[in-house]
Amino acid sequence: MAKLQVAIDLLTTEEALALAAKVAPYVDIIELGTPLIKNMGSSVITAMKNAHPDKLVFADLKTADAGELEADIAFKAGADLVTVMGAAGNATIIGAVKAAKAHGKGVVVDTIGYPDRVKRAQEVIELGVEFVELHAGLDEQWTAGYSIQVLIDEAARAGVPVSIAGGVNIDNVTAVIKAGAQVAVVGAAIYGAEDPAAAAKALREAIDAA
Ligand SMILES: O=C([C@H](O)CO)[C@H](O)[C@H](O)COP(=O)(O)O
Repeated sequence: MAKLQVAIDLLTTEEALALAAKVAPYVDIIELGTPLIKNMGSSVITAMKNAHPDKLVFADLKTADAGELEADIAFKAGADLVTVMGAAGNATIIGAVKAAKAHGKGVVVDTIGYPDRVKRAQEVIELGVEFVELHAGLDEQWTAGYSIQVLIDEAARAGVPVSIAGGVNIDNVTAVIKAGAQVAVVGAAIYGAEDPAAAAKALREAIDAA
């Protein structure tokens, strides 16, 4: 069954916990966004895991170097999954995977900004990562001409476990799952909704029906 990951791109622990409390019944993975972790530090990871021990807590570190060290900090704080940039060297990814194995946790590679996301996904999966995020970041989404269809097409030909992030919403989530994504990552379409719980519930139902 495909998973729903809520990406919390809010800026304080208080706001993040309030949103997570509303949407937790409908999501499998709670992502603490990079700006949130940069603003609050690893304490937000601990607070979220303590509040939702039954969910996978995803620390979107976007690590580019010192993979083992940064991953270890997040795992010690309570993260179940951490991200390393696909553009980082393999040694950085291997280091993070080493830390993950020591903690019984996992690493996700984020392909944001990488020219050939599918090729990199196929390479890094061999390094022991859980799955690869086919990701168009917020800046790319705000660039004229952006379409999530690019990521959907990439997922269909990746042939390795992937998530899709980059403007997933209720109108495209079925296509995201049908393309083979194991995880649909949804940020703004949940945290920016008038009723985040209702938005998460609708996404959950669409994923389960896909
Ligand atoms: O990872 C993200 C981004 O780099 C900012 O941290 C987002 O959480 C991810 O893109 C999902 O958010 P939406 O595109 O708003 O669904």
